[in-house]
Amino acid sequence: MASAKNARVLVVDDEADVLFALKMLLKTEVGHVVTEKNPDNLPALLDREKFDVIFLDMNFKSALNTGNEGLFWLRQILQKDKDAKVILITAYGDVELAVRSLKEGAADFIVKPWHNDKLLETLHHNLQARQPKKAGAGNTSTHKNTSTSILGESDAIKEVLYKIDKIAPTEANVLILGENGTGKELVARALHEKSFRATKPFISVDMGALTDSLFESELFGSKRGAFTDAKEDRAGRFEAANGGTLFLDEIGNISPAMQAKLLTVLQNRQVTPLGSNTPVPVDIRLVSATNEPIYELAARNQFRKDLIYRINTVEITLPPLRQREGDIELLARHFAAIYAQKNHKPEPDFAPATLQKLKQHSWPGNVRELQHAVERAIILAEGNVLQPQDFSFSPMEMATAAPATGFAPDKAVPLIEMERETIIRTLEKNKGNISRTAKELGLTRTALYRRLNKHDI
Ligand SMILES: Nc1ncnc2c1ncn2[C@@H]1O[C@H](COP(=O)(O)OP(=O)(O)OP(=O)(O)O)[C@@H](O)[C@H]1O
Repeated sequence: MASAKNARVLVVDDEADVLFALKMLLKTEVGHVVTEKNPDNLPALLDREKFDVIFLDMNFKSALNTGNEGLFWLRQILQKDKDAKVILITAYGDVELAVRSLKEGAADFIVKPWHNDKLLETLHHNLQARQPKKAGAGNTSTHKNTSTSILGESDAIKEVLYKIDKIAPTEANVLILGENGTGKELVARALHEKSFRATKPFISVDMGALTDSLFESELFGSKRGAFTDAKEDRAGRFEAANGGTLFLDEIGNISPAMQAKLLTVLQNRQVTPLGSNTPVPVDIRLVSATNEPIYELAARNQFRKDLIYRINTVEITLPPLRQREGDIELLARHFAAIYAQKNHKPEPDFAPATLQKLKQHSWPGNVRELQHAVERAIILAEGNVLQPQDFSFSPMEMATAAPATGFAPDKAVPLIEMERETIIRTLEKNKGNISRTAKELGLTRTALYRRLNKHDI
């Protein structure tokens, strides 16, 4: 595997803001990040340097913003290095372009605006994938990598790993249940990578972010002229996933109208793009996930029971981290090793009182929250043994921890802390449910995700 520390990553985008944001983000993960604003400089750059992963914008602001320029540069890159891992950055709604690019050899794509966590997962996934292909190794090694990346010694996690091994090589539709940050996407990817569809696309859709008006065109595609902005035919996510796995995240959040449309497609195994009369057959393995209490919703007639039966041939439930006390230390040490290496620090130890504190915390953001808490502690800690005050979960603790970390408070800090604390409390109250938390805070889900990223929650 190209280890992240030694990895070389290139980002090509003509928007300075995007380049800056990606550079800041990627630098926390990989040793060498190069940014390039002008794609015309690519050939010379690629002659000089080799990159493990290349992030390439598909929508350069040329006279014709069709994405063709992105495809052109993708081909140029692959001509120079046929094994290059090119991850495309596409605008929301450009799924057809993304599919064309996958067919032309792109490794993956991310959609703007991206979630930092998801982008980094895509990066690591592609760094891992680079080596086995080159060495001509079969899928087995990829499988091993994935299952070992789901850590845990609790009975609950052992049961999950056992189920993944059993279910992955089947065609069963899988419903993954669990709170925010419990590892649902990780499990979905593991199911795909251990399946016979592993070499085909894994397409993930955040259903919670789809409005009723976008739903059909995004999932089923659209024909030219189907609506005002439909200037060309576009494939939807179902077609993009053809032959592979379609991961419908946050499925509990879709409206009754969307549920009915989804059910029809799953029954008929064909999609009819918006503005077309001709159905297109699709061959997908469906994996869905939700942090909603979907059976309660069904009992209240807010979620169709017949749709549940379609998607839940097998269920995997991920328990919240607070119920897996035995996994907390293991995960904390795992993340500590990763972030210490990334920040060029020796691997730290945990004071017994710190482990006690971590085990007592309720972890409303689950494994993702633990991951971020450990990262923050490593960056701020002074010694090589992580102390309880390196982990701050409440404003009072923040205030006492601040001087110890050498952090000089300024006027803006209390407000920021208050925002962070309010989000955490509302998340706790709503048991990690993003939609309900966003609603209570008067934010859209996307705005809440942005704040979760901003505050490392
Ligand atoms: N058992 C585990 N071992 C190692 N890492 C884990 C484990 N579970 C979760 N993680 C890590 O925690 C983070 C959150 O996981 P993931 O995105 O899969 O959660 P999720 O349940 O899909 O979250 P959401 O509901 O917010 O979409 C990721 O960085 C993932 O790699």
